[in-house]
Amino acid sequence: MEAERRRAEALDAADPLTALRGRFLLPDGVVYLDGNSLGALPAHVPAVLDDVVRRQWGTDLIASWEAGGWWTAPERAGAKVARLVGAHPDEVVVTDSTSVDLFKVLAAGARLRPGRARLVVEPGSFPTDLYVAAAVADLLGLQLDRVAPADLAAHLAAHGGDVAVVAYSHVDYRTGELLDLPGLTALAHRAGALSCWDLSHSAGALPVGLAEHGVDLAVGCGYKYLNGGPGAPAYLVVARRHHGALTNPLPGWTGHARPFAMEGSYEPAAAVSRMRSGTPPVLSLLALDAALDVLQDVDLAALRARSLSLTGLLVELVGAHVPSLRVVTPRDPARRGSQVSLAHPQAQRVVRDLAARGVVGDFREPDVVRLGVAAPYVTHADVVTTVERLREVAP
Ligand SMILES: Cc1ncc(COP(=O)(O)O)c(C=O)c1O
Ligand SMILES: Nc1c(O)cccc1C(=O)C[C@H](N)C(=O)O
Repeated sequence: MEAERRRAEALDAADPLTALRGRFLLPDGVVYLDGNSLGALPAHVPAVLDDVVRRQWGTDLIASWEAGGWWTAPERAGAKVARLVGAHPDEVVVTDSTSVDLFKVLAAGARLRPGRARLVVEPGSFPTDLYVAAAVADLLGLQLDRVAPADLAAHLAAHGGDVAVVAYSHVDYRTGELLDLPGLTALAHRAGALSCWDLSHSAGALPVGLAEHGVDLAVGCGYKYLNGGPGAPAYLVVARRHHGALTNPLPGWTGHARPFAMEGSYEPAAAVSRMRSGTPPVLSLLALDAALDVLQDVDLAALRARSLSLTGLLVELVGAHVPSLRVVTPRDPARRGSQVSLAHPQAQRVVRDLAARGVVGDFREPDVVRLGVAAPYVTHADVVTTVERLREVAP
């Protein structure tokens, strides 16, 4: 595949974003295509964490809650996430896990639509989203409707007046399909429902435009395309217009208007800070806060263009050179996130053999070879290497 490699190298040389790879630490000889599960380590984060542990914790001790900016880190990191998802800085807080955040925003969202008794979710969602939505429905006495996006218009035409929240994932974790966030949000709004999006597989990979599209609620992982590290806290987003009436279903002292007054009754903090509950995992939170700096000066439209160029090349070369693999991810760039999913009857073995040759992807049930393409650190040359290895392991 010499001609393909020359073409890939030319594409990398012409793209200024190829230099972003230098902001990450990756082992030599490894093509890392699993950033949609665990993002790579930004090169500056070890030194930041070392300072947090040795100086801030070890020397400054408790004073670091104020002097080290620990107390306000959920909002500070939230404002950085806000830039990536197109929200206002006071609409995002980094807290808890994606599962817990989804619970919080779904319950809070349903309460913003009293009298409506249905919650809509996507049947193919990541399992935690389905479990959480079912639990919220159960607790609040709502009916859970599993409705594919293609059927949403018909569902809302029949039941829209009774739907409180429509909760979908922006990019499908298994297929890599990108849903029409503006269109589906508008449909929900036309029925008077709130829209809620799980951005785990889109934030940090492509522009989301939450405020532009009027999205009400969102959540997402900190450890995928945001590169916050294993177990990094997640974030939740609530549009400003809902802050006044917003109630946290897990109110805790860190979301109180005056936490250190230690009052016996609860009064929520301003804006989205009221969605905080207990003490955050400070080490993980500060790792994520630092990691977010990697993408703060990056033009998201350019990042998206690079991502589509990479995934487009991968789809094209697999189609041309590896006939045993069926491309599951939509070929239409407008419907593609930042991963390429390939079906193969021995997908699990293919993923194992790929890893043994230095190309790290992952397997998803039942038959999917999932290749995450994080545009900041994956190159076009990596794509060619991947296809060469795929030819070896899936002839
Ligand atoms: C769409 C989606 N939502 C949520 C999660 C995970 O949530 P949590 O961070 O609570 O484990 C994942 C991946 O693990 C995911 O892909
Ligand atoms: N969160 C994960 C974990 O704690 C262990 C292993 C994998 C994960 C993942 O993130 C899985 C991921 N959400 C997925 O899309 O499959």
